[in-house]
Amino acid sequence: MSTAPTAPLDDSFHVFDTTLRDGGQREGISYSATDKLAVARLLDEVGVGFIEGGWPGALPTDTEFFARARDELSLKHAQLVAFGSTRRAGVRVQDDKQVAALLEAQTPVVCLVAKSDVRHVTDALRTTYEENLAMVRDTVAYLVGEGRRVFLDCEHFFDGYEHDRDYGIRVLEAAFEAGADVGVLCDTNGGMLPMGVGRVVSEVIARTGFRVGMHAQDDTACAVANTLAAVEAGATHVQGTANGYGERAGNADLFAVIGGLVTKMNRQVVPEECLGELVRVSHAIAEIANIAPDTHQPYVGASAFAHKAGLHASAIKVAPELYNHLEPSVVGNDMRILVTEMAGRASIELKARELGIDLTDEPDAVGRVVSRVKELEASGSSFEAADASFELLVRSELEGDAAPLFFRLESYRVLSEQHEGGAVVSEATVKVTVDGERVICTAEGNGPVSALDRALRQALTRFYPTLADLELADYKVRILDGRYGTDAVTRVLIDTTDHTTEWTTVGVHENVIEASCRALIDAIEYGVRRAGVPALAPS
Ligand SMILES: CC(=O)SCCNC(=O)CCNC(=O)[C@H](O)C(C)(C)COP(=O)(O)OP(=O)(O)OC[C@H]1O[C@@H](n2cnc3c(N)ncnc32)[C@H](O)[C@@H]1OP(=O)(O)O
Ligand SMILES: CC(=O)C(=O)O
Repeated sequence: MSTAPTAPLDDSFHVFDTTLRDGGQREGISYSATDKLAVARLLDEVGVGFIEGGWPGALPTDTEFFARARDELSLKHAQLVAFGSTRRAGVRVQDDKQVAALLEAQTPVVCLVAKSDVRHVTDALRTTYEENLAMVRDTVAYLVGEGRRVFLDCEHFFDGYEHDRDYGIRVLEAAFEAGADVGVLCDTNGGMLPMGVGRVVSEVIARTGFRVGMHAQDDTACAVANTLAAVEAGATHVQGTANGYGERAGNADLFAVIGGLVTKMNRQVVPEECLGELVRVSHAIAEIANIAPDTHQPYVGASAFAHKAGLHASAIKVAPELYNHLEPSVVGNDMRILVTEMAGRASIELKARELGIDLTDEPDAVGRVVSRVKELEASGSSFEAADASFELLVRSELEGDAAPLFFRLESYRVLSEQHEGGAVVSEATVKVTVDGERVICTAEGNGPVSALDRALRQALTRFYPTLADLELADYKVRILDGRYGTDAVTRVLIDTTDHTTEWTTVGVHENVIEASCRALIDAIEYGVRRAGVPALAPS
């Protein structure tokens, strides 16, 4: 299992983030300047060295971002970078409005995109090889003369290299002669595989001795691997984006790149204290981008260290590193054990421990819980996301005949009625016995489940005042058609909150209301137990 090394950080290796430029090219993302400022602050917290903020002069939002950044952004680790292209063909660099906008952004660093594939020079730019080289040379020299540090993104470098390798090298030479610091080899179409990237990067460094960077698009799902292969071959500057956002299939996921570099390749490319921020920052940026976090994302996803198979759990019980490639807390993540029909004894013990219950000396109870979980899952239940129902099951097996009964539900009735004008109101009546008393309550709700929830809590709150604080937070229904015998089975998951924490319970039945009622009863019992309130025997 890898851990973080402690080598010092310096300019010899660059982590260059392009979430706000290439990441913004992802379909569906549309940042405001305020969003961009918030994302930049978050990226600084993971310790990247450079944050490419966008293309000033081309996008009004980006122009606003750079203007506001001067007053509103105070970065601890990163330098801000303005992105733009080399001067237009046939235009003097001093007269090029886009180049002027790069200077107006007032960033210490500028990243220029340049053509490095001859086919793009002739077919896309519609100019000559020499004019393209002059565009690179002039623009780099001009910006360097104005006090900027310049990196050059060589667009389509790898495709161009296969076609005419000398021309790509000439583009790099033009840039370095004019004062560029890094030549970034771009796999713009994302078609490369790691073996090819390693070979080209090694050759370019051997031929030129220049400082080389890597920018990988993810069209072959190899962007992270391509980036790491480039580093292995000698690249000392890597580009990527938060969560891999980017044009088409995306960019190299910078969090996986950082994770790989630090924990697998022993390169301390971000300050040591920042590595543990990866999960928090990844999720916060997803929130701003308005994209649901990918739970299976390597390193930072909620499932990245979640274990379902019983065999895995049995080895993890002995030593977590046997089934984890990394200690999860290094990147700010947690290991989780999932309890499902794939669980064995070790899964149950580990999950119970996660919930604060020590089953070490309870082998019989563990065996009973394993059997009950398998039996209930086989008939449609799912404990994977319903920790509270699982905890109740474990406690009831431990307590056996001494298990407390908080109330008895004698019966319930639920009605839904359409009123004149179209409003639909649901009403539930419950009959419960608690503390020797029979209580009948009726409540209304905007649906049958909320009416039932209200009626139950109304009936019980006098006896268990803590229930007044509970609220139904979410409700999910799934029909498990035909898998469990002849009838369809309904599985209901209910999230309940007491406004400090949230728990999930599950109920299964052919009838959706009964399935909901079972999940509600678990939710109430869990809430009462959680508050440490003793049971008042029904009668
Ligand atoms: C690989 C990448 O992802 S690089 C980043 C790409 N990002 C973007 O394109 C987003 C922002 N882009 C824009 O807002 C617009 O495209 C602008 C403002 C840059 C240009 O807009 P327009 O002037 O209307 O031109 P248009 O987008 O149609 O075409 C691009 C022009 O830039 C030229 N160009 C392309 N690459 C370069 C380059 N490296 N150096 C100089 N000129 C270039 C093209 O030849 C074309 O010129 P033309 O107008 O004479 O045909
Ligand atoms: C520069 C860039 O985004 C690319 O070549 O893909």
